[in-house]
Amino acid sequence: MPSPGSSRPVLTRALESPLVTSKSSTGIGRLIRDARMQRGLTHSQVAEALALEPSVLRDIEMGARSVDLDEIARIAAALQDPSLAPVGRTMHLRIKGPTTLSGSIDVRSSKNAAVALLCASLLNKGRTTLEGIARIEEVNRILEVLESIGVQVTWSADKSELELIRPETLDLASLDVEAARRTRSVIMFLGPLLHLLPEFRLPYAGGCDLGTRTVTPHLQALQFFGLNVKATDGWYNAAVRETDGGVRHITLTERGDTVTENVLMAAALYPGTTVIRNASPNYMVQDLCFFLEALGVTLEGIGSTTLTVTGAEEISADVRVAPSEDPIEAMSLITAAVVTKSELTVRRAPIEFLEIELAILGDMGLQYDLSQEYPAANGRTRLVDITVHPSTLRAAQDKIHPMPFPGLNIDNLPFFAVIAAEAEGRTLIHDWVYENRAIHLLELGKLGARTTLLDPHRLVVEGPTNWRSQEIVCPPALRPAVCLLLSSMAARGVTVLRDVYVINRGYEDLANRLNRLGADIQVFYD
Ligand SMILES: CC(=O)N[C@H]1[C@@H](OP(=O)(O)OP(=O)(O)OC[C@H]2O[C@@H](n3ccc(=O)[nH]c3=O)[C@H](O)[C@@H]2O)O[C@H](CO)[C@@H](O)[C@@H]1O
Ligand SMILES: C=C(OP(=O)(O)O)C(=O)O
Repeated sequence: MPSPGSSRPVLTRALESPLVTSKSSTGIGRLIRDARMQRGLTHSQVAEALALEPSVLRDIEMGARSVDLDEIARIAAALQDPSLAPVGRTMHLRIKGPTTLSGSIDVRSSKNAAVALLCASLLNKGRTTLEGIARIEEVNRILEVLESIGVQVTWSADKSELELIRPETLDLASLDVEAARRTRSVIMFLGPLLHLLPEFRLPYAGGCDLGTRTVTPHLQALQFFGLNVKATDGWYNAAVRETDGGVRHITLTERGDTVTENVLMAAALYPGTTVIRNASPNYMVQDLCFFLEALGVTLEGIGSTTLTVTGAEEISADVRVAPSEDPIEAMSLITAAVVTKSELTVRRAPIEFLEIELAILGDMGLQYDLSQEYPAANGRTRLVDITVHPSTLRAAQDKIHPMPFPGLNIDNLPFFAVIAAEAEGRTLIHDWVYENRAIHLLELGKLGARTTLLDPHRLVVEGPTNWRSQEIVCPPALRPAVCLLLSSMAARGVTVLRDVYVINRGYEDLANRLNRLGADIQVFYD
């Protein structure tokens, strides 16, 4: 796997030479100060972690003292901020267990809505402001791609807002191919670009290594908008022909999230009506619908499997939207509480997208309370605080399997392997969707879980588990990697989890946030 810092922004560029100039020292110092302040840490707290005098850290922040690459790596580790890490260094975690967590934690906004909104910002000639976007590697990669084609990208000083302004003409020839290949989301450029360019090419989509992931439904559906794609040598070569107006009826061959988003984006700049059947009503699709509404697109059926879209010839609006909280992060944090047998409140959980998960957990014996519902910043998504109590769990009676929304979310399925490992008895987990994700979960065996793979899609987990520490390299799949991190908090001893780029792809500052709840996780680079 490539190193996490391969497309590292400002600091890396400033540090191309270990002989840091006084000018770049000032820039580096400012980045360190910003990262420290964003984490709410004092000079003394960070200096203590680095075994430095606070005055030395102050000098570094003011640019009065230069730092070399090793020192930068230590500071990045102390601040647990991967964006500070020098290029070529790989981030790892050292987790000391067993841990009991306590307190409460807010769920951050979702990776999957963030990437959809970033791609959709290409539709808008005006200024798009996104509030509360998670600072994760997947977002960084899409931003690198957008910047490379000419989009003006500006974070506010505290990183709570992100502003995007598209140029009149996009420079696809300069597209950052390396960044694009590291995400699945770049496929969602097809929908907006087909209105902006008569011909273009995009590199094959990446993302988690979960076995073959089809893009055929995207290509079939976008043909209705005149898009014709030939895939050769790692590239989608797209040509767009004129199409007749009128009402378009598109039935998706799969109820996929990103395919629904692609068709929505294509329909948004089509000045007629498009009816999408078998659309995904999942959380990221709903966030995209709210964004399109803010852009002036008319939508009916949000949250259902039939979406009717009336698009516009041109979109030019100054808009400000906030994507909602991530149900998958909420499920990850519930799992953290379960595996460490802790009492924990997971605040700002989008309940509509967790109901089945909670019903299954309730059947397994999990004790939890829900607060009153309250609205997310978008005014639409319903949030609750979930307090999880230490509970004695039993295996689920029936197999646990995902379904397109409204079913158990496929990205939440891996967490049930960890929870099943805590429960008394045998649980069958059936991942019919992905070819490889269940295989990656076998890594839990290294931490002591008793897992048996019946075939690539069916995993039996037998609990309860006496978790033990281990040195493990992250599998190339986000959720299984996070499952290892969460389980290692319950393991006696020190677990080393190597190369956690894949976790940083979807979770902001996870180690630090778990530490605030009582975990003992250190970041280090080599
Ligand atoms: C950026 C983003 O938003 N990524 C999410 C999105 O990926 P994405 O939308 O790319 O998901 P895929 O298109 O890969 O679909 C997932 C898998 O489900 C299969 N499938 C899907 C629907 C269906 O009705 N029948 C069917 O067989 C597909 O063939 C594929 O193998 O949705 C996935 C499934 O929720 C999530 O894991 C990803 O986190
Ligand atoms: C599979 C996932 O993401 P992606 O579609 O970005 O690979 C995920 O979020 O678990």
